[in-house]
Amino acid sequence: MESIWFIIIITLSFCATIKALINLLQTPKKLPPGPVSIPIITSFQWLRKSFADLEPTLRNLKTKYGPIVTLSIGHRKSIFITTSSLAHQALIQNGAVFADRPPAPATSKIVSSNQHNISGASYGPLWRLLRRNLTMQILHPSKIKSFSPARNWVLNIIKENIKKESNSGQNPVLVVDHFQFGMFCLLVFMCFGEKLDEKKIREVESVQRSFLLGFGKFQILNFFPKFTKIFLKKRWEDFYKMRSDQEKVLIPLIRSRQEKMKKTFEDNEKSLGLCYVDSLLNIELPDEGGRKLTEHEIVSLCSEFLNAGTDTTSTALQWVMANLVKYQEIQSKLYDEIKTLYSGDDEIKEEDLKKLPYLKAVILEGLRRHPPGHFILPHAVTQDIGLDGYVVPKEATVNVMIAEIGWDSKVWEDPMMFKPERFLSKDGILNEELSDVTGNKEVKMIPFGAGRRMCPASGLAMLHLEYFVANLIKEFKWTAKAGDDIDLSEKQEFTIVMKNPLWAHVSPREQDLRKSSSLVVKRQGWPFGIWFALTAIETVPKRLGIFKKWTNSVLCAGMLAKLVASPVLTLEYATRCSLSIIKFGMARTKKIRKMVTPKVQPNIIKGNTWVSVCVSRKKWELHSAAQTQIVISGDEDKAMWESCKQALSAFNFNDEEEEKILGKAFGQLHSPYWGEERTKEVPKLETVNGILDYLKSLGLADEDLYKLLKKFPEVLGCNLETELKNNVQILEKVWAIKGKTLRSLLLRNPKVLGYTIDCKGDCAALCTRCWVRF
Ligand code: HEM
Repeated sequence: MESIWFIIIITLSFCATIKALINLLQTPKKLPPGPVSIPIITSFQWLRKSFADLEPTLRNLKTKYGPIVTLSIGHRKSIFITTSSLAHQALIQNGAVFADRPPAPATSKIVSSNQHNISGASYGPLWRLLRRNLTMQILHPSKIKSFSPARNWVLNIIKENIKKESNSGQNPVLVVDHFQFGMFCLLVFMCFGEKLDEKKIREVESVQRSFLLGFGKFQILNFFPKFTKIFLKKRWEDFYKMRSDQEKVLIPLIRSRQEKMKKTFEDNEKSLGLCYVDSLLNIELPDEGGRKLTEHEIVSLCSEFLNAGTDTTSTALQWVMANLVKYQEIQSKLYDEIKTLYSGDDEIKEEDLKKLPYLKAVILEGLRRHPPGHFILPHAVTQDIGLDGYVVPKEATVNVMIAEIGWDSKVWEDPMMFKPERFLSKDGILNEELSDVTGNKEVKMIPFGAGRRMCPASGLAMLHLEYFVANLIKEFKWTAKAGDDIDLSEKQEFTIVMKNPLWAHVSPREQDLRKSSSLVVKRQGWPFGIWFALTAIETVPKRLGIFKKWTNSVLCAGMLAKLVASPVLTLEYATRCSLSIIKFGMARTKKIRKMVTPKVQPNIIKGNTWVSVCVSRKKWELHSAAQTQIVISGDEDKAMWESCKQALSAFNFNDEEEEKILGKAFGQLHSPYWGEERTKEVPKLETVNGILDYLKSLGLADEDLYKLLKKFPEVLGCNLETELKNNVQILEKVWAIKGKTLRSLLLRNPKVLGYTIDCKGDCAALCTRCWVRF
């Protein structure tokens, strides 16, 4: 057996040497420098190493050869970019050229259904379609918000499981298991739309994790697969079994969802909330005759979604918590910040996270110091291109060293220290420049990659990290096991994980909070007691939504009573405060009176004024007349407005719907689509008709237009030439979406007509309607 291997390797080495010599004579390309390699043998040696093993070698090679290095790994040249400025030149300045992926090796081809997933697809129409589907259907801010109850559900699961295992802080907890399971609960829900029971989730976790952990073991199969299929038959069988186990678990979930959708549609029931599988079932592939995705392809895409979203986040969570356990002063500082938001609610709400700059700094520092991936996924270039005086050839693989960039001592002071303060100014404000992880303007740290292939879910991942860390620190005090110094050594699995996973004592803080309140009462005596009681009397009915009509009087009475009870009261202070409170009360009452008696004008759509009373003054002003009522003055304008409504009546809208569509399209009514940018306008009939005619020319019937305008009324306010026609042209020419496929895309996602769809990703996310930022 050994002699057969010897003959094979010698023969292959001989052929490869001849080929390399011919290549050398034919192509005078100046590749980035690197160590001399012996064909086959060096490739084979590198191939057996994981990227984590390569990292120290690459650091040495960087000192010897400079910031860009070539290695011969497998059949292809692998070029490694090690500095932030070269990463910026490649991924941002030459983003389109560097956005391709290399051909998938044999095992990845099977796992990705022949590169029919987002991370594996070549830079082209299929990638765009799949990536856009994920970003629009799941990662759009409005969709992310709709999963907020699921995040709360998962938070409670993690908290309960930790409490159970720790026995109120008595026993140490193996933290990462809980994070992993929690992230699986969440991502499985987002993927299949169901809160599965623990057994089922564990099953999904098990097949997915054996995939992640086993993947390295199967790398060797990609080295001349025709030979490994003969000589490493058993390993190939294990690999196929792993894939079929995965399909056995995931396909029933996909089918069950499909059934449910069908039943909901047939029974005309309220639609189920959208999940990733629903969006995949709707996809049609224009380049492949408009066919739907196969079940195998859907498995690959779901698997990518689950793996990308669980392991990365739970790894990052573990690193952050390990540092908070190791550096107790940072944990205390973070807890002090979180306490400022404590209102007795069960959780720190997602919308409050932005009020916690130190939390954000802790998460960013975690991602800089311990990025879950030390390399971006392998890229390829679409054509030979120069970089730093060398040629990056089309047939090479390009890798960027994420960790090396985040640890660059020229950019970061004491780069190996965990110092969240580096992201904050002296007065505690987040430094915008340092905390920009997109790398668009300048690359400083890129835990999510950069440019066109940058992780599309960076926003979701940051939300998950901030939400879970904030709530877990609010709920528990985290300390090390006795005698444990928290070892921050690394180990490569799918991501770079803690070599010695974190064990921590996790004790509930509830008592702390209660203790600290009772302490104040004890120390300050009865006045504070009354103060607390009055606060409760004031807030509880408000929270429960009762006595709404009396909110104003209760509020003022409460404020006055609290003032009297205050132990730090002086006569002068009391007089001044009482006068302000009475003035405030009168102002509020006046304001309310004004609000409940709206001025009735022609064309006014009456808002729910009483609801407005109950929101804060600031909110009321924001959504005041300009946003909730249409005011058209002047006879000419009124006539024009009516004629535009007339144009819409052909599609069977009622009067109110017509008002709403025009109002939203032309800035008369508030629409999140425009943000703050749309100025009010009275449309011209020719403009409205021009757009309607154009939409009809795209093959949309009247019923289609009815649906489209309901979904995206703002289309009438877009510019026909620069937005609508331009976008349709891009869809047709660049992405080959035309005819029937274009029609179904427009019905499914009409906003495509208004988005900046050819944004090069270099707008630094300033454009409010650009989907590159999602
Ligand atoms: C802390 C969490 C995460 C980190 C650190 C992370 C990091 C990354 C990195 C470094 C890349 C490669 C970029 C490149 O090749 O240039 C990537 C790609 C990707 N990530 Fe994430 N990711 C995270 C969470 C997620 C989540 C939650 C999802 C989905 C739900 C996701 C989906 C993807 C996808 C689909 C790609 C491939 C993009 C493409 O090729 O166009 N990631 N991620």
